[in-house]
Amino acid sequence: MSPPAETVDTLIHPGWIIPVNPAGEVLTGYSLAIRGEHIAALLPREETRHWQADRELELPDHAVLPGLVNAHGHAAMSLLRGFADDRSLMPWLQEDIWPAEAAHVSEQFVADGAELAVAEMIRGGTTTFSDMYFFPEATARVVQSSGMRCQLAIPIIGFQTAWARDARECISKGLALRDELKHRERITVVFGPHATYTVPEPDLERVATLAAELDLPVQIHLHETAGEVLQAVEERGERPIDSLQRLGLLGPRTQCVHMTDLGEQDIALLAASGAHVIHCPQSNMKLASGSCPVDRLQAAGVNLGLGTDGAASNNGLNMFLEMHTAALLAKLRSGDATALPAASALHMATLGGARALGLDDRIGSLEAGKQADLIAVDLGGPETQPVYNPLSQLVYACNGSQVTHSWVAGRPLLAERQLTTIDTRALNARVTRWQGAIAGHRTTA
Ligand SMILES: CSC[C@H]1O[C@@H](n2cnc3c(O)ncnc32)[C@H](O)[C@@H]1O
Ligand SMILES: [Zn+2]
Repeated sequence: MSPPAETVDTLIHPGWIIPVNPAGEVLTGYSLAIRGEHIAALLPREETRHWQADRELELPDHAVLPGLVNAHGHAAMSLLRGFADDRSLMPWLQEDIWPAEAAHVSEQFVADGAELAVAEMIRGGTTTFSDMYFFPEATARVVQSSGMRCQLAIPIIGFQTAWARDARECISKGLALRDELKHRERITVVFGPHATYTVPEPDLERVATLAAELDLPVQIHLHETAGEVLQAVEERGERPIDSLQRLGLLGPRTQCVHMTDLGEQDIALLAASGAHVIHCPQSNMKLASGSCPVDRLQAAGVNLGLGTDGAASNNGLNMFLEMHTAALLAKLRSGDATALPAASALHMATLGGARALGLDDRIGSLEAGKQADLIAVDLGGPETQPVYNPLSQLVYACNGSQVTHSWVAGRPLLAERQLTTIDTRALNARVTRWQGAIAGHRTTA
């Protein structure tokens, strides 16, 4: 007797399924079923013979894997891509970026910049991103309309911006937004104090108290450069990570972004605290900030996610290139070709990132019952043939253009390489207007 027929929305029959599970399996001859928002099953293809599906996709040259998690960025800064290149962090921020933000950032800038970023991210296989930027309410609307999943880190910074007078107002506006968005399934709101050098200590203390009370994650730029660490030691007599620890801001809800300048004591403290590290190798390399010792962090048991940072310092939001860079940089830095193999780079870009954002019960791996956030990647082209090992192709040979399909919560956001929720013609016209305004302002300034 045949098993009872199941009814699902979509059945996908790919060449490979890479679930990103602890066993590190690569499944061949398997199918994946989506019902509603969830993954209904991963099962041998022959067992789907009697299943009913509204849609069936035959993808024999494709790998299906969890959607990528871009665990740190500033989406609207895509409008500043290529605005100021080839500078190191502090001159870049102080002389180029902060003045440009003071002149141009508005709710509409963020709406258009975030939509540009989301279009790029979906095309490149990202299904969840973390964002730390002004006017997060505008980014939330883009997330809502595009169907993406997002961690919104409320931007908290100690100087006046177009969005808020000071860090205190950032916190109160952020909490109001959190209240407004509390029923949104695909958006989580967390605290995003910019850095220990830009947020006054009393405001960091308030973030620590509120984060503990509300059980909210905190994402912060930390130890981005050796200069940041040196300045903290000179001015406050302690390293930034020690300030977080003293203020009660270092724990399993903390997401430390960058972490390039780390001694053994810093690594031991991180590991003991349960804090997560978000590695942003391309931004670190472009700004000559330093590099994160991912192999030592892994050895110490620290969970790692991967992020692009903003397109103004990357200059893209491409998680395939970020995985590629992370894997190569780890080898160069350590002098050990076995550092960060392809499976580890993919883990950082999926389950590691999801865990850092506190979302690993819902996303980050392909398991029945989890949200159906997944992508299909075509490995049939000349640049990814032959396929001895699909993980190798994904990390060392793909450049993101091989992504053909993407689903978030079961909804297709990319089908046959076409965006389903974003009108790129209209968007491009708005982006061109911003380019004119920003470039015009700069030449007349
Ligand atoms: C408080 S909103 C975010 C704030 O961060 C700035 N920013 C962008 N990239 C970086 C980076 O690599 N390190 C530190 N700060 C960065 C961005 O321009 C906004 O002002
Ligand atoms: Zn950043």
